[in-house]
Amino acid sequence: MAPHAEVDVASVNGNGNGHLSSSGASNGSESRELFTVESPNVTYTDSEIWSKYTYRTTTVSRGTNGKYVATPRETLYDFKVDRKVPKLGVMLVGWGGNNGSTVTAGIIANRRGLVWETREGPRAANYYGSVIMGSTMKLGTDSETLKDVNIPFHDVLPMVHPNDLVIGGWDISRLNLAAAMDRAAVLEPTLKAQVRKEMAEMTPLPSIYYPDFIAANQEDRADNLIPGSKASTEHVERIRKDIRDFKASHNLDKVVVQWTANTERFADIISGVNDTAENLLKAIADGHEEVAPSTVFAVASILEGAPFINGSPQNTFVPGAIQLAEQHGSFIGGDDFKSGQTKMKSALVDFLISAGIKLTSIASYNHLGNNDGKNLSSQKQFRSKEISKSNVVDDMVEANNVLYAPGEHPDHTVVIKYMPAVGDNKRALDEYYAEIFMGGHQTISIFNVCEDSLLASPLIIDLVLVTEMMTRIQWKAQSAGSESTKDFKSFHSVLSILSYMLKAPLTPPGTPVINALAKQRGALTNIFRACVGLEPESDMTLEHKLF
Ligand SMILES: NC(=O)c1ccc[n+]([C@@H]2O[C@H](COP(=O)([O-])OP(=O)(O)OC[C@H]3O[C@@H](n4cnc5c(N)ncnc54)[C@H](O)[C@@H]3O)[C@@H](O)[C@H]2O)c1
Ligand SMILES: O=P([O-])([O-])O[C@@H]1[C@@H](O)[C@H](O)[C@@H](O)[C@H](O)[C@@H]1O
Repeated sequence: MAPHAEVDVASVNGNGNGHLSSSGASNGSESRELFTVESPNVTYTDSEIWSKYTYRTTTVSRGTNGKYVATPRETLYDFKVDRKVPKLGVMLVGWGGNNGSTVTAGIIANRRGLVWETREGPRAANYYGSVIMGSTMKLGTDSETLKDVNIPFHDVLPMVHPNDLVIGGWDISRLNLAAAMDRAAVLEPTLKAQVRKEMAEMTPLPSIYYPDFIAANQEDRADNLIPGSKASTEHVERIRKDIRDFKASHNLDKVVVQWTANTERFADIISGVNDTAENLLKAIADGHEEVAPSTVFAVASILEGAPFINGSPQNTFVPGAIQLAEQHGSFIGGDDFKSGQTKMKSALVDFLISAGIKLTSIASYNHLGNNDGKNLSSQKQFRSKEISKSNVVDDMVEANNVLYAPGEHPDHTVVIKYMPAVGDNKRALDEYYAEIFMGGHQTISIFNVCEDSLLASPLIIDLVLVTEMMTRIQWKAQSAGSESTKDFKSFHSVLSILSYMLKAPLTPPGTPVINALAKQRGALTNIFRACVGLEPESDMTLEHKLF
């Protein structure tokens, strides 16, 4: 019998979206689950959800006549989800920055259900811009009306609620979070006034600072330092202790570490230094100058078993760091939050090319006036960002061999300028130029004001919630299509499922990078659906066509 989801209609308001937890502090373990799946493939116990999932793919080979031969394949997986929602801490590297201070204030405001006055009238705390907290997914079709039943994305699995997050972290600047919030100049004064007291009690831990990796113009804020200007085992052990102390002092079950500190220059990949886990640990012990602070934080987190996410574009995850994560079964993810201009690009390019329109050039300019922009005014740091902002179209171009010959791709230029006057309110100007039918052209010009930290903060939350959820999902393969696995295991250490929130998604070595926004969201949605035995979202709606 096809599984179907029973929806607790009482908790679903008129527009088909459910509200699980009150706007006040919610403890995920107390929130009622919005639905159960009634299926012979799904079993609920008090502590786990077990599901049997048939993963259907198509293998393509070349026939003797040169034609493709497409063969449907089925792989049966067992998924096991731990239903216990943990007490979760998040430690931000760069906590005193625009993103760090803004996301902290935002969570406090949501937890307390704050409302504040603005020129346009009162505004209430929300999680807009978070795919987990602000969007929905189709659960199924109402058994009577045949209308879609949509549920909040957050409710598809027992996830942590961001109101319950315990936040801490490090910064090379000693400012407390209230002063950092003022320095960031992102939030309304009427909101800042309501969270100031709580924010003033938060002070970033001292951090490591290796001047060569970020712009020299950052030096004047580096007054909260752990001694030492290059990598060392002592730095790794200090950060590991910070993580342990934070976890113990707040009685946490888990901690996720996330880099939202300045963009670093790329590190050279050097054989014998950072190409293997063993060499990387030795290079750190030897104080090798090519080991970046972000890589030291990644190594410390991996060794401490705390997932580490890189919200910036530098190559934190040198091959040795990836191998170390695999050896320790620790989760890592990155790179570079995909917040505004690039998010728009990954959707628009997908639309144009999948519509058969031949995009021939992309000009991406933006200027911004926050400290991130100040750091990016230095060429080496800009280069890191230029790479992450440029590669986002590669998969979509390569997937269309009708429009593009092998190796052919649109011209693509990325320009970033530092203009202090506009602060955090980045101005993004894009031009998309394309060839259309019979020699015609289409020119799309976009002017997009992105309040950078208000767009990035929800992504920081999503990255934490999804990463933590992944630590509670295990799988094993039952049948051909993938070598059978005897015991349950976690997903691969490199969490490519996070790609929707990231410009330059890190994937397990040898696997493809998907940048198309719709595909990224589909992967996230359908993997979570599979964990409760539900089929992938299908837009076929045959029930509305075949009758
Ligand atoms: N929309 C966005 O804001 C967005 C989008 C994508 C990526 N990013 C990236 O996120 C990062 C943070 O952005 P932001 O606007 O908050 O920048 P920011 O400059 O305001 O904050 C960065 C913070 O990191 C601190 N820092 C620098 N080096 C450190 C170290 N070694 N240890 C601890 N702290 C350190 C700085 O003192 C600063 O407080 C940047 O790398 C940026 O490129 C931001
Ligand atoms: O909006 P988006 O392209 O996703 O990302 C942003 C860039 O446009 C901006 O130049 C940079 O300073 C921010 O850190 C962020 O990377």
